[in-house]
Parts: sequence; C-alpha cells; structure tokens
Amino acid sequence: MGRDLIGNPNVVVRDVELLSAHWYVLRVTTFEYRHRDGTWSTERRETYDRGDGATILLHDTERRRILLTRQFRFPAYVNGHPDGMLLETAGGLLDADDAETAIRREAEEETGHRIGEVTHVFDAYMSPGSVTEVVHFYAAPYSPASVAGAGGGLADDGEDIELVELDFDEALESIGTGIVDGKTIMLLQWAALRGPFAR
Ligand SMILES: Nc1nc2c(ncn2[C@@H]2O[C@H](COP(=O)(O)OP(=O)(O)O[C@H]3O[C@H](CO)[C@@H](O)[C@H](O)[C@@H]3O)[C@@H](O)[C@H]2O)c(=O)[nH]1
Ligand SMILES: [Mg+2]
Repeated sequence: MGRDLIGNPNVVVRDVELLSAHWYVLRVTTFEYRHRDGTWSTERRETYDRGDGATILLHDTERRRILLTRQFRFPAYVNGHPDGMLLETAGGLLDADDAETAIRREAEEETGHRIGEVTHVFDAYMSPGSVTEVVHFYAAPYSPASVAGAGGGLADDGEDIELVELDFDEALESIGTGIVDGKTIMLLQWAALRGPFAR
C-alpha cells in the first residue's frame, strides 16, 4: 500500500512496513521528500488505515429537530472525555460498500430509519497527519414515516446505540460542551450555514 504512488514528484516512497494488523492496519512508510528549497530529506510516517467512513445528519426541518446517536467511545474516554458517551451523527465504516450504500445501511442499523433521497455534503480527511480515512458526509430528512426498525446498532458487534432527538438550535448551542465529535460539529455548522436550517 503506497509503494506505487507517483502523483507528487517531490515524494519518492522507499519502503512500507506493516506494524500491526490486529483490528485495523498500522504501517510505517519511509519516503524521500523534496522541500520547497529543493533539498531532499528522508522521512518516516506512521499511517493508521481503518478504511473510509460515512456519516449523516438526519433532520426534520419542519420541527427543527435532528436525530443523533449516543454510544460509548473508548478512545475519547481514555483521552479526557468524562464518561466516553459521545453524541454523534449516525455513521460508520464503508466496509465493502460505496459511500451512499454504506450510509443508508449505517443509518438504518443505528437509528432504525430507512432514508429516501440523501444530500452529499462534502468529503473530508479528519486526521490527515496520521489516519488515512476519508469521511463522506451526507444529510437526509427523517420522519415517523421513515421508521423501519428499532436501530441501536449491531448487538453482535457489541454496539449499544441510544437515539437522541434534539432541537437543532440547542444542538448548535451545545457545540464544544455536549457535542464534541468533529464530524457532528461539521454537519451542524453546515446545516446552519448552507443546509436545511440555514436562515
Ligand atoms: N472488537 C473490536 N471491535 C472494534 C474495534 N474497533 C472498532 N470496533 C467495532 O467496529 C464497529 C465499527 O462500527 P461502525 O459503525 O462501522 O463505525 P463507527 O465506529 O461508528 O465509526 C467509524 O466511522 C466514523 C465515520 O463516520 C468515524 O468517525 C469513527 O471514528 C469510526 O472510524 C463497532 O462495532 C466498533 O465497536 C476493535 O479494535 N476491536
Ligand atoms: Mg457507527
């Protein structure tokens, strides 16, 4: 992975070493890098590869409400979040699916809503210095009519996902306090500026 990259003439990959492939994949890559002053240096960078992800803001524009999930996130808990119970937009890894198929699957697994038309918002690298993942961002309406199941995630995967419906303006106010997940903050701000709740 990465040995055949040729898009950037200032980068020559020399070696890719697999460090771990336990759940996701950690590699260290050695490459020559040409700096802006023309000199070359050898650099080594670790990359954590979990595949790509997708996330979706479910909104009820008429009632000015959104549907989020709450679940335990150990990496946040171990890094200072008081209880690790994060409020997030629904989402997950693409696995073998394309992004739109994956977000429909994740939305239904996690929230129980079978969504109709989705809006593609943007794609973004969430942690580009260390994590390869691109996240595909979406939005879609939800309503009582879109309920197709209970949601809650896949119990077999150890998921235990609570549904949390919030007033949109209260959610915006909670950015930085009750809502501290990056993808969720990005979708809330998009929704207020250019999306379904823009005034
Ligand atoms: N056993 C085990 N299970 C794991 C491990 N890491 C993750 N899992 C499980 O793998 C499943 C992944 O669920 P998804 O819904 O596909 O992904 P997610 O964790 O919700 O979100 C991912 O994508 C988001 C983008 O929308 C990312 O924001 C998020 O960080 C993550 O990569 C979850 O059941 C999770 O508990 C691990 O090390 N060991
Ligand atoms: Mg998920």
